[in-house]
Amino acid sequence: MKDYHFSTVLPQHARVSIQEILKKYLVLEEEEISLYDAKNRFVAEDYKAIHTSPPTDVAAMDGYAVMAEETFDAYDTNPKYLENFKTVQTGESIDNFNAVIPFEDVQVEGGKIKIFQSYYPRQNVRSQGEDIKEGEMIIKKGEFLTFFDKVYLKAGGWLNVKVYKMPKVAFLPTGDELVDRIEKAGQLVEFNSVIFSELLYQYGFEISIFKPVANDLNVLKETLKKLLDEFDIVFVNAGSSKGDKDLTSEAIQSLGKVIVHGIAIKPGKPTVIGEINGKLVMGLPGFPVSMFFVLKEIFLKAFFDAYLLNPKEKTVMAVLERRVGSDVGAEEYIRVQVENKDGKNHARVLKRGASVISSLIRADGYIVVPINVDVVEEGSLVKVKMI
Ligand SMILES: Nc1nc2c(c(=O)[nH]1)N[C@H]1C(S)=C(S)[C@@H](COP(=O)(O)OP(=O)(O)OC[C@H]3O[C@@H](n4cnc5c(N)ncnc54)[C@H](O)[C@@H]3O)O[C@H]1N2
Ligand code: MOO
Repeated sequence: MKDYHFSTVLPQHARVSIQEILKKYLVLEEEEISLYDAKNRFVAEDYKAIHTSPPTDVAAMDGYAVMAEETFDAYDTNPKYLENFKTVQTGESIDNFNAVIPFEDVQVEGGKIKIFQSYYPRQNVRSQGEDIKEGEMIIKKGEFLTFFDKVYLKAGGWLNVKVYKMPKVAFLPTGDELVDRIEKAGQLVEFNSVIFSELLYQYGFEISIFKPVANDLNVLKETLKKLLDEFDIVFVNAGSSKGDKDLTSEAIQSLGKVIVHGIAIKPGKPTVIGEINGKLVMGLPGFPVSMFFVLKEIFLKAFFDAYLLNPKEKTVMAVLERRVGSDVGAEEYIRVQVENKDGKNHARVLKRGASVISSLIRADGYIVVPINVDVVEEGSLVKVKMI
């Protein structure tokens, strides 16, 4: 008889199971690419600045480099003539001078400049090393390369960067009802693939999306075998719970081994973690919100920890606008909107249904309610993970 019950494992247990499988076969290769091509990547080395930027004190305006001290007694009613100056363009070295007077503030008279006010030392000057100093750490091995990390790398002398090649992953939706456009009763639109590809693309995974396969054990097994020849990790979507047509764990078990079926998280409980020919195969729940959280909180977290990657995810602290009850026995992910009022962030709790994508679309982030907590009181300060 079919077993309809789950024995769930703790979320950390699930992550460790994923890591144990990955570490046995998946090594992240490195490649050196142009900074301009390094989109959504993690660096594979520490990077320190090769040179100082700017390399010397430079003019911040077109004008005359002068000694500020020589201008101290100049006023509009008491103009002064200077002989000791250097004509400079913005970005040019000011040599041993220490201030720059813009062209428009002076009159040139017979090789001298006539000034009408005083200037303070370093006025209109960009200091040596203001942006970055030689030897300064720009980014550490394993860190996610952001927009401004790349600007710093270029300023610090780097044109190419060594990054990790991310795994080739396949997404296989399952379900007879799934179509791209509804044409008759009983059909539903397949859109989880969009959630999958957008989320994993953010971290540079090589993603392939496949057409939905029918709920047929043999078709599923054959497709899985083929995908495993080509991809590093295969994600089967839906059919992960215990309905009569939920075949994911059966297919994995018949080709390899189911390591975990059921995680103490909400949403996302009916998740499968399996191994076939040494490779990781995951069965993700069909509900879109559940799938999103399993990917984010279980798979990606396990993956980043396994390969010592730091995705630099943003969190904000916020005041919870209303009391939130939660099941003891499941780590729960509560979607919230964050609004700044009177200089304080407020977290407004959104609908919880795992099948409603609107709760994700409207969310700015989510809070994690630990497994042993049954209530988070109104007014509590909570950490919101931004999405
Ligand atoms: N008897 C039980 N039933 C269910 C349980 C349970 O513990 N016992 N768990 C529920 C929970 S929690 C979840 S989550 C879902 C997970 O379901 P499955 O992974 O088995 O997925 P399906 O039943 O095949 O599909 C659920 C739902 O999602 C739609 N879907 C599936 N794939 C896609 C896709 N690629 N794009 C868009 N929508 C998709 C599918 O049409 C279904 O409507 O199970 C509960 N049931
Ligand atoms: O685990 Mo289901 O994902 O709670 O909705």
